[in-house]
This record gives sequence, C-alpha cells and structure tokens, in this order.
Amino acid sequence: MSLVRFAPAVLGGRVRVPVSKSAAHRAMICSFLAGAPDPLPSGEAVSEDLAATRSALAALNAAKRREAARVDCGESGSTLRFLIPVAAALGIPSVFTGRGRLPERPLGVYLKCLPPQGVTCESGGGLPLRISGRLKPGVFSLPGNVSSQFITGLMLALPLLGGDSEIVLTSPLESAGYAEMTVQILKEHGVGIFSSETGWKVPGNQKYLPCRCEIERDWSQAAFFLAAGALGGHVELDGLRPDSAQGDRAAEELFRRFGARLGWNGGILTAEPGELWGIEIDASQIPDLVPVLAAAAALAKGRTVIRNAGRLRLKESDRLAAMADGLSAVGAAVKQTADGLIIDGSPQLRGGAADGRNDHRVVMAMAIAALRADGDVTVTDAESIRKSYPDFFRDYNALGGKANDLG
Ligand SMILES: O=C(O)C1=C[C@@H](OP(=O)(O)O)[C@@H](O)[C@H](O)C1
Ligand SMILES: C=C(OP(=O)(O)O)C(=O)O
Repeated sequence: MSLVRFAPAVLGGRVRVPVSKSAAHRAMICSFLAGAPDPLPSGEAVSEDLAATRSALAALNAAKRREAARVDCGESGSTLRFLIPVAAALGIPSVFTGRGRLPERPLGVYLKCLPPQGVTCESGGGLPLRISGRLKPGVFSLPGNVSSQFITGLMLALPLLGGDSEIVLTSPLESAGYAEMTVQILKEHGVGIFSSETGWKVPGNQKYLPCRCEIERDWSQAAFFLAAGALGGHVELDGLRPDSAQGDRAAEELFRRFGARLGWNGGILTAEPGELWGIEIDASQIPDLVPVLAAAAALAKGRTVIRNAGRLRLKESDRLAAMADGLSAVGAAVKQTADGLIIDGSPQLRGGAADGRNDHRVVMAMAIAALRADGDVTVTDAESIRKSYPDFFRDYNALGGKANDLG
C-alpha cells in the first residue's frame, strides 16, 4: 500500500501516452490465434494487465500439450472475460483465477450462456472458475449493459467454431466503442463479423491471419493529460489517432465542452486552459473517463452532472464512491447518485489525504485534482497505476508535476 504525495503544479510539455490497453489485449489474442508473435512494441513498459494477458496466453499454449490450463488473470477483467470463451472454443479445460476485486466482478453472463453451448462451468459464483468441454456454435443471448467485455470475448471465440453463430443483445449496448474496436481489430486479422438488427452475425470456420498493424495509443490515458492542460499548462499529446475506434476519443470533445482549448497540429493534440464550466455528461459509452472527468469537474465553475455510470461500481473499485470520497477528502463538493455524480466545482481545492482504493484510474485522477490544491494531496495505493500505466508518475513529473512516490 504505497503512498504518493502530490504538490500543486502547472503541467506543460509533450507526452507520448502508452499503447491502448484495450487495443493491445485484442491484438495479443488475435496474434496468438493466428500463430503470430506477441505484437506489443519492444521498448514499451508492459502494464500488469497486458502482462496478465501475455502469461494467460502462454498458459493456454502450454495446455495444448498438457492437461488443464491454469490461467491467472491478475486483476484484469479484460483478460478474464476475453479468454474464457476463447479457451472454450479451443476446447482447453482451464481454471481461471484472479485477485484484487476481480473475483467479485460479474461473470454471471457467461455462467448463463456458455453451459447450453457445451461448456461446463464450475465456480462458487466468482473465481476460481473451472471450465471444460468445447464451445458449440449457436445463438448467444446476453445483456448489453453489464459489460461489453462479454461481447468482445464471444466475438473473439465464435469465429473459431465449426458453424455460424449469432450474438443477440437483450438490452441496449453500453461501452459500444469497445465492441466496435473488437470488430475493427478482428477485421485487421482477416476475421469478419457483421452487425445485425439485434446484435452481430458471426460466421464460423474462420482463420485468424497475422497482421503487422501498429497498436494505437491510449485515449483513456491521454485524457489525464488533456485534463492537466485544461487546468493550467500547454500540454501536447503525441501519437493519438483522431479517427480512433476507441470510445474514449470522446475526451477531446468533452474537455472542449468544459471550456478547454484543444487543437490538432499535425499529429499532435494540444490542450490549453480556458474558463472551465460544469457540463452534463452521459457516461454510458465512456466509463473509463469518469474518474478524470470528475477531477476536472471539481475545478470547473458551476455544476457537473454525470449520469448512466452505474457500471463504475463494478470496476477495480466502486469508482463512484472512490471519486466522491477522494475528491471530498481534498475539499471538493461531490455527491453520489445511484448511477452517477453531482459535482459543484470551485477554483481551487484544499488538499488532504485520499484513498486510492487500489484503483489505477482513481490514483491518476487524484493526481490531476492535486494540480490545483492549496496544500499537498496524498493518495494511498500508488502502485496500482502499474495496472495500466506503469510510467504515469514519470510522465507526470517530466511535464513539471510534483509526484513524490513515498513507497
Ligand atoms: O473492452 C475493453 O477493452 C474494456 C471495456 C470497458 O469495460 P465495460 O464494457 O465492462 O464497461 C472498460 O471499462 C474497460 O476498461 C476496457
Ligand atoms: C476496468 C478496467 O479494466 P479491466 O476491466 O480490464 O480490469 C480499466 O482499465 O479501467
């Protein structure tokens, strides 16, 4: 439980954020299924979640020659939910484990839709989960508002089956950008999935092909530095795709709506301060942006209302509670609703001690709120940033931030 102390600062300069965690998980799994090498660029710091996918794929590979696979997913929801149907499609009996909050995060969707299609699932409700049997093609009906990761998992697995399948949504799709990204990355690997009126049609008997595509940079991580630019300096972000399939590219538009000045210059996105005013935010498609949007809102004049974010309670922490408590602890006026936050902003926070709740996005969001506090902000669980952005404090300090990791 390491502690980090942030002193107020104005960030300025250029940063190249990591590769998109979401795109990288997908590219690693598609490459594995194509028999191609790991596609992560060399020289890139590997986050704990991507390391979990890498070792989980190695465990599946080894199990092709042995008995059951032991697939440790660490704290990564994506690794777990993407690889359960993939292992089942390959007919590899597997035991999935995880730690932190992962054993409590929802899996019921699979426990309901996989057994009728030939997969035996044994668990006490959470993890460990033991699966056996080979997945059969067919119709997979599932809700669209628990986690899009179940849909991505099926999209990755169903093309491998010996017949055609269909994914049917029984409620409106949230986090839709993540499903779109899956379709795009599958296409780059020679696999076709087609949208239908109720979901997607997935032809079987498809072959994954190697792809020498570059994995794009992460809009969700870029959002922390867009917020930093909006709050004070001149921040430049290098390497982002303006035409990205990542739903979190919406960060650009959202910070403009707050009043920040953003613009593209060649391939560089710049963020500069403006007079920030509270806004209304529908978070149903952009769950991972909520912590940093809440931090910016605490420093924008007037009221920000964040709605349709109930799913944030099921992430690495209850992120609505974590941000309400963390921002309140440093002097902000934040109230939770059942599915969101109401934030009355002020020009400056007080400073104080916040609980990082072992949640990388909470710790990074508090680092942004701390930029405009009168006193220092300390945050617990600093090491949780390794889940998605191991070099976050290095990049933050390189821009003039004052993060002091107290160990
Ligand atoms: O597919 C993905 O890469 C992700 C989907 C989202 O989850 P939900 O669909 O559960 O909201 C997001 O929160 C997560 O960080 C990454
Ligand atoms: C929720 C996240 O990831 P995952 O669901 O893969 O654990 C995240 O990165 O914020």
